[in-house]
Amino acid sequence: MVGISDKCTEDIARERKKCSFSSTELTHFWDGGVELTKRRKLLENYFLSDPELKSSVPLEYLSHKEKYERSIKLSCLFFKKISNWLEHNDTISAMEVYQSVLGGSLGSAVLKDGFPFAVHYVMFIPTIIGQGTMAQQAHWISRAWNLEIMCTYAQTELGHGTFIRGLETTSTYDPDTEEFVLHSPTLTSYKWWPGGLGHTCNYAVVLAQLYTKGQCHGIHPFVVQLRDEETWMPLPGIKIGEIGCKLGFNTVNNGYLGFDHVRIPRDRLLMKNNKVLKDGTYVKSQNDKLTYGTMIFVRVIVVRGVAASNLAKAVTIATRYSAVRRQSELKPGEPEPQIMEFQTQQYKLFPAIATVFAIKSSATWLWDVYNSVTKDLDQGDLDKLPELHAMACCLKAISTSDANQMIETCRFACGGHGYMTSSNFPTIYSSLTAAVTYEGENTVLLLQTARYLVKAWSQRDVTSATITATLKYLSDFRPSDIYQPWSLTMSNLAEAFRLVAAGKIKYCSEHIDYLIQKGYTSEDAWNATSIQLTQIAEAHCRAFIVDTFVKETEVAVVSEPVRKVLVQLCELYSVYWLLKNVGDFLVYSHLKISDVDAVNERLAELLAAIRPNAVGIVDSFDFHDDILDSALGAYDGRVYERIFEAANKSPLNAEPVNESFHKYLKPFLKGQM
Ligand SMILES: CCCCCCCCCCCCCCCCCC(=O)SCCNC(=O)CCNC(=O)[C@H](O)C(C)(C)COP(=O)(O)OP(=O)(O)OC[C@H]1O[C@@H](n2cnc3c(N)ncnc32)[C@H](O)[C@@H]1OP(=O)(O)O
Ligand SMILES: Cc1cc2nc3c(=O)[nH]c(=O)nc-3n(C[C@H](O)[C@H](O)[C@H](O)COP(=O)(O)OP(=O)(O)OC[C@H]3O[C@@H](n4cnc5c(N)ncnc54)[C@H](O)[C@@H]3O)c2cc1C
Repeated sequence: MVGISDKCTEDIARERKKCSFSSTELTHFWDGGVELTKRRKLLENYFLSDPELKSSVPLEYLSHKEKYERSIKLSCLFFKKISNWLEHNDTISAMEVYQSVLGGSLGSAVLKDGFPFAVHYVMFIPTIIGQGTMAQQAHWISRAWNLEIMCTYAQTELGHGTFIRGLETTSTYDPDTEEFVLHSPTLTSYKWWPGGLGHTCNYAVVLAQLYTKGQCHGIHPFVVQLRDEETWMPLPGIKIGEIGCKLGFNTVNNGYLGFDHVRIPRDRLLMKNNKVLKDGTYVKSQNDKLTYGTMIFVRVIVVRGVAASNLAKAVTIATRYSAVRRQSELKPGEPEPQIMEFQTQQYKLFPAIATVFAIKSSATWLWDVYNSVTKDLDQGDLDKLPELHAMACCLKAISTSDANQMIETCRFACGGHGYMTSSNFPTIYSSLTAAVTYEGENTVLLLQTARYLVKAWSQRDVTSATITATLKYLSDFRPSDIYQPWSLTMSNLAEAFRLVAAGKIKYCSEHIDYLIQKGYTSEDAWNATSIQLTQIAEAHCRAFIVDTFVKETEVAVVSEPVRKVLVQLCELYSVYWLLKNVGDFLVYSHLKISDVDAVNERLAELLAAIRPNAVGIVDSFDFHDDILDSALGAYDGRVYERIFEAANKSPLNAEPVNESFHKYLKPFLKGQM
């Protein structure tokens, strides 16, 4: 074994030497500034140096019950430590700390399969902020923030997750006692999925159909106590449990919940937007979609906190591994090359690196818009809500579906070793792929964006004076633009993405009109066009991502070598997605068949240009080894030793002969069974 480690560490060290830019500078850009990098590292040191938060037996070797019990122990230690930090340090805001521990991957170093407390912070508290009156906020936020109670967000039911207007749980107002009566009338009305609901939480925001004076007013949020605060026993009428093993998130304690005529006081209805008065009179808010606010918040944070962050981890592992793994021959008789020398390998890795940066720049835009629209909503101004909803839907869908596919590609890029749990790909993949479904299934979200786009298309002339920035290209669109000459510049590429989006939106809208003229109902025409509708949402989103990435590379305050890397990644992102959808570009943009060869050549040039910097770029994500938790991706490149060490943690290797030999195998082989 002597020498393997040296060879690998030399390979990876050589990669770092040939880097043409400062990786540290790119880290500062990635974090949002030198100060933010310092703060992130401070938090990492604080948490990751604590031996209490480390586990000797890998999670995968525990039983389901042991996993849960360990997750509660570690969550308590971890969140206690967070509270201690917040008590003694005021340089880093609580929001930043929680973002870092829940979204910035730090938490995954402590509990890689997810926290049963996450929904308490990510959904319960934001729902109280968004839907509660001042008095309700004062009461519930202080109890939840001080961890006097542990809470979740119970919306999805066994029968319905997507179509939330179809939820069956009822909450019927009784004016005589000034209480709501919560009830689950069917098996399909049982709440199903909420994180931490199984055994961890004693309160939940429950979404239920509100009935008062004999009339249903649609779904509304109620704060409901589920368990006794001392004994933790379920309260009368509450049927509660855990939903069992899943592809991942097995430490999150997702649960089920049913109600048998459970009574709660009137003030448990969150009444910032809609109200029920003592006598049962219903007072409606300006917009009934304000109840959906928490979902927008989570979609916004998933883009960077889940999609970019998990893809960055996967591509760091695969790129570092590709720098130390040697296999096959490029030229007969020459030493085996690093697998990163193969162009096909570069094609697996570098578009994923580019996608991480692309998602990050759009996520920053989305977060800023979310904050600004939230302020407007507080002033009663709802004008920008539809744009925020449409962009949050398509960015959540595209970022998670790209990350989903690219994480798998990164795993494939590591060959057989990528299939080992010790590579950490199984956990990264299972954490990310859940996000394709939760917080709005991706197809459904794309159709929400499509609905907004088709509407915008029909209004583009009327509203061109006031049209929002993300839709301006629709009012600027001239079909004759597809006859412009083609050139391989960034501004031309961005224009091509806009032309494709506008051309496809026009086609879809006209197709729906055509079907309606043929006698289809508008709903049937919509369904018969829905494959293309999801594609227009994707095209709109890609055009937006390219535009945002281009702008970011122009305004970023960075040195020229770093800018050059960003520009290359931005161009690679654009060229990659153009070639993936080349048919659309030939039909809807000014790209001609005779231009395609040049685009393919540009792709090859970009892969070759990025190659010497690849390790340097993934180093800039600056993942602590404990966060990456991968035998293939650690900073020092000691891949083979780590794979070996991880294999020896298998409990099966603790004894030379397993007892099953004596019990079964031996009698079987001796014909005694
Ligand atoms: C503390 C910080 C820490 C940070 C750390 C970051 C780390 C992250 C860690 C992440 C851990 C995450 C754990 C999360 C676990 C998942 C939780 C869940 O899944 S929970 C469960 C999640 N479940 C889901 O996501 C369910 C998905 N389903 C849905 O959202 C809805 O059923 C629907 C939207 C599909 C349809 O609704 P429906 O009522 O049938 O509506 P129609 O179609 O008829 O459209 C009517 C009009 O409404 C409009 N509009 C619609 N929505 C909105 C909105 N939000 N707003 C505004 N408007 C909206 C629409 O545009 C249209 O307008 P117009 O054209 O008429 O003008
Ligand atoms: C790990 C995880 C954690 C979760 N945590 C929570 C939580 O904390 N709280 C909570 O309340 N929920 C939670 N959920 C539930 C989650 O939000 C739902 O699973 C999700 O919204 C999808 O709904 P569904 O399961 O009903 O899928 P379905 O809607 O049944 O989707 C099945 C298929 O039908 C298609 N489909 C459905 N409707 C349409 C349509 N209108 N047009 C076209 N196609 C359609 C979908 O595209 C999909 O292909 C969680 C889920 C997961 C996986």
